[in-house]
Amino acid sequence: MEFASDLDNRLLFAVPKKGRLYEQCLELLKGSDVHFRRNSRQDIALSTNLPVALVFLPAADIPKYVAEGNVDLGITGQDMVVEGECEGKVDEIVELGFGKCRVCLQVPVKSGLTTLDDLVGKRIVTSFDAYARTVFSPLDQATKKKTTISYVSGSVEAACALGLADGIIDLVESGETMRAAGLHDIHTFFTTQSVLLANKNTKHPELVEKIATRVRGVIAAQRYVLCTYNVERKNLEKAKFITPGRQAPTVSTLDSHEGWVAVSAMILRKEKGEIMDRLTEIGATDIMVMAFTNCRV
Ligand SMILES: Nc1ncnc2c1ncn2[C@@H]1O[C@H](COP(=O)(O)OP(=O)(O)OP(=O)(O)O)[C@@H](O)[C@H]1O
Ligand SMILES: O=P(O)(O)OC[C@H]1O[C@H](OP(=O)(O)OP(=O)(O)O)[C@H](O)[C@@H]1O
Repeated sequence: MEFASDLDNRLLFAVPKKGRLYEQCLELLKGSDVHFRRNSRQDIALSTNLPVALVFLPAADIPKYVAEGNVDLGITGQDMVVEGECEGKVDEIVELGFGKCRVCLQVPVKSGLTTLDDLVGKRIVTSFDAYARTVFSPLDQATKKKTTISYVSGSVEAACALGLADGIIDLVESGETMRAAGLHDIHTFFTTQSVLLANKNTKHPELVEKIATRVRGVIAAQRYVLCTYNVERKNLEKAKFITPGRQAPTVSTLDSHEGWVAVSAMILRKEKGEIMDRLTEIGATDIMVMAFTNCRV
């Protein structure tokens, strides 16, 4: 393949080729200024501005590729790291804040089953079959029962209605899919979100750090906004208390406006309404909030 020689000396960066995480991964790469051109259906794309090649892979396979050093970096869900038995074999360097959900045991509402122990010896259907075995093996041993664990690749919630399962282990975010199937969750095993993974012995540690720093900058930029306002100097201490900034607010004098200062500080995006109300209460004026797409903090 013509790419083979082009890949030499490039950092290989795996991203999900489709599914829930795909669009947000592309946004993150864009925000991090990792530019690339991908021809349709091609699973490898060379970056046009960094010595990086993006490799589009199934989300479930990414932890194994990163652990074994086939790629240097990867983005996938923490649930995939657990299911791929790669915990401790990869470095989870940045939690990305999207793809947040829970891995849960779900049963039909009308089943009368209420605890994890109630499912021991029964039939479980799941995409997390390796993880399910680690949960039920010790319980089976202790009770001398045999829980049947069967793998399906998707639409797991249909298994109980089809008579294939007494319970399922699957992801729950809003709970809509679960409720639509007449199920409820009776046990949360763990929470998950997407994460930037790195191989422990990468040949490109500096480039890994550079990309991780850019990614952290994009995530910080999503959490924070810049708040600027004017306030009377006599109220500056109160203003600083409301907007302390990440380190300290920037305060500058206002030209030909005796007794007033201009203040700018980063504030949490989710608190902006409350903060603007409190600034108004202390007499601040010209309050503005501005989003930014990347930052170094
Ligand atoms: N409802 C959800 N809410 C939040 N994150 C989710 C949700 N469903 C899946 N994820 C996250 O996205 C990852 C990939 O899930 P997805 O269903 O896209 O799998 P896929 O097999 O790659 O794609 P597809 O289902 O299209 O075959 C999961 O491992 C999980 O981390
Ligand atoms: O709690 P909710 O917000 O309803 O989300 C949970 C659903 O999302 C995922 O499936 P997805 O839609 O990706 O399809 P799949 O079943 O084919 O994996 C997951 O497997 C659940 O079915």
